[in-house]
Amino acid sequence: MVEKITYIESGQFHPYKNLAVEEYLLLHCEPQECILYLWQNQNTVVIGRNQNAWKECKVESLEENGGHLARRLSGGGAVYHDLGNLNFTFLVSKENYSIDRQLEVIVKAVQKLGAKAEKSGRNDILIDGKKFSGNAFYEQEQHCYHHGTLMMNVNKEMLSKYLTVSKEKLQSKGVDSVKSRVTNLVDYIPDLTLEALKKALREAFEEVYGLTSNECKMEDLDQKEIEMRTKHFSSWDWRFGRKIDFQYEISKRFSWGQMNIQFQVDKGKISDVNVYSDSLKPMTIEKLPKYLKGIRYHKKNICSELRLYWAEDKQEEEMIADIIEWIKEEEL
Ligand SMILES: Nc1ncnc2c1ncn2[C@@H]1O[C@H](COP(=O)(O)OC(=O)CCCC[C@@H]2CCSS2)[C@@H](O)[C@H]1O
Repeated sequence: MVEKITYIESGQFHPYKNLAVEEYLLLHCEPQECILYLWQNQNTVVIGRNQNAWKECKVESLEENGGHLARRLSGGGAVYHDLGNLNFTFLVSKENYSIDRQLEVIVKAVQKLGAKAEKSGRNDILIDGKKFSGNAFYEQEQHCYHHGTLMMNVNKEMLSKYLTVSKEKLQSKGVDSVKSRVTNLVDYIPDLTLEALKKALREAFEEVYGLTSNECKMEDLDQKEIEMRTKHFSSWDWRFGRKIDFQYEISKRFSWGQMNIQFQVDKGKISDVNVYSDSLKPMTIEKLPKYLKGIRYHKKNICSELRLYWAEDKQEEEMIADIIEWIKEEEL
């Protein structure tokens, strides 16, 4: 049970230091504690643990304009941050980790400000069917975090300037997909301020957990350790040189297109999946990782998981059947 809740804000906008503080809090969080950490990065693209920086982001253009490319510990896609974006992180032990409860805090905070947010099936939180918050998750032994963005008033021109749209997304949503998928909270709450959003989050945090929060200050943390972790997050090796070692890769050409799947396997389970295809039904392909993440890396398991795939039409059904037949033949 959560017995203690802690609130902490970062007062600076440096992505590497903010990520270092996040990792520090992850490792120093007490077993019965839940920490809510709020932070902002200036002009930064944050990529997922297993992404290729150059593939996801126009790094040169970003850096020419004084921006930063950062890599986080959690998986998932690339997002853009400026001071119109507020990040939240819930840090908690595995025992007390509840994505639903954590999301409830966000939904409640937005509700207090006068808008109606809803969780999506994926890792997004939506208003009016549009995403204003992207979420990602990380676990290290008994320590977990769930973090996400909150777009208050992000510069969407910059967002679409620096993020590269994948071929799959481009085909499904058109050229402007990066921009048109997202929305800012100010469009629904015109007088919204950063302070009001932080206040609503802290209040909702206390209400959902039924406890009063203690505030922790950045100065209370061990500066030496944070400095050491900051160095790591800002290093070239971590940001660009990280070997994205997907251990297993299979590919095949079907009548409906080329397909390539990469599996990352940890302790026998699929911890990450990348799927690429030039098929004209990219949504079918994009949904696959959701089915495969977390299951045992075994042909039988993969096939039975894929048989659960909820096909929306005949064509999708046939594609999935083709993929299952293919996996059956592969040497996995
Ligand atoms: N700031 C921000 N917030 C929400 N959505 C964004 C943002 N920037 C870009 N996008 C949109 O999300 C997709 C990528 O979605 P995708 O679902 O691929 O990835 C994510 O959402 C990852 C969220 C990571 C959150 C972390 C929290 C603290 S550090 S970063 C991109 O192409 C844009 O269309």
